[in-house]
Amino acid sequence: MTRVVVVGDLMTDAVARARYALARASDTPAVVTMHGGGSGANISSWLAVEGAEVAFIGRRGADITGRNRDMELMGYGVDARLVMDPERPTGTCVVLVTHKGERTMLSDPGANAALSPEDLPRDLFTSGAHLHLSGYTLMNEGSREAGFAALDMARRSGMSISVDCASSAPLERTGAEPFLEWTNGAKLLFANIDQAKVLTGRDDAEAAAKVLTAWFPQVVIKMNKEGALWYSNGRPDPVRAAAEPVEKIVDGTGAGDAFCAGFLPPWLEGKPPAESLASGCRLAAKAIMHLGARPPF
Ligand SMILES: Nc1ncnc2c1ncn2[C@@H]1O[C@H](COP(=O)(O)OP(=O)(O)OP(=O)(O)O)[C@@H](O)[C@H]1O
Ligand SMILES: O=C(O)C(=O)C[C@H](O)[C@H](O)CO
Repeated sequence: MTRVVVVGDLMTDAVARARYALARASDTPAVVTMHGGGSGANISSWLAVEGAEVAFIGRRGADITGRNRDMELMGYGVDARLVMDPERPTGTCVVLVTHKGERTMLSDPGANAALSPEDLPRDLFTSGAHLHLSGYTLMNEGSREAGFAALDMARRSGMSISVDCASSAPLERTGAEPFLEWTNGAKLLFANIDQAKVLTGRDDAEAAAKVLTAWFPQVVIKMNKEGALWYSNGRPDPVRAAAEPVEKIVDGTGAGDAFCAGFLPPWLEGKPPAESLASGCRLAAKAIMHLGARPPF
């Protein structure tokens, strides 16, 4: 089994569910719950519960929430390599979920913004392992050098590399060109429709995927309730998978992270893309059906 090394963000998500539209929400009691979050840590947790061998490299505050997040990752079976930051708190994300399931996220990166090249344990970057880099690390100026170092060490060790765009707003600020240059050498890109549009200017997922294969040999576009598609350079058509039917959407937070974690293990085993896509959609549906971005314990 290929060991997956994830470099990315670790957060505590404060998920606040309002029973009414946000304009009225302050007048009524909301349901507020705390969960493990952060795209990189979420992917690692879903991978571990799927039975993959996974190490997560990230940075946390020297605080109680950071300690809880660390223990939680270990509970999932993740080899958590967290560096403690004496000056910054553990990252926190306030997730507001309206009565219609729409989300607004306010995030304080905290210690994530200071992830540095020295935080990367060299022993994890070995030939035969796979690096999954959360775009979050590249998008944040403070942690960018750590992202570059991870990519560099992985390339030099001959590891395969996948990159997730993470979020469209910071990607827009960074600009498509730098992002595409930095991630040169990655074999697989994950983007949602908004991120694919930022990178290519195309609204259509298939058209965007075709443009993106000029940079990445393989591209996966996550298309929300439309499922996902995979495209590889030189193929006439993309492979598509429908989303799994979900009876009741409880909280969409982390659906994209769960999708990546479902996709990667069969992909690393060289299974056909249709199988990897179906596995991604299966885990994403599981994530949507409960509160929080991590697998239920
Ligand atoms: N309403 C839905 N019903 C069933 N599956 C869904 C639904 N919404 C999303 N999914 C699943 O979740 C996957 C990822 O969702 P999406 O395309 O929104 O990615 P994302 O924007 O990265 O996710 P996130 O909400 O975590 O940021 C989709 O490919 C699909 O399989
Ligand atoms: O739902 C999303 O868009 C996420 O990516 C989830 C976040 O990564 C995370 O849990 C927020 O801290």
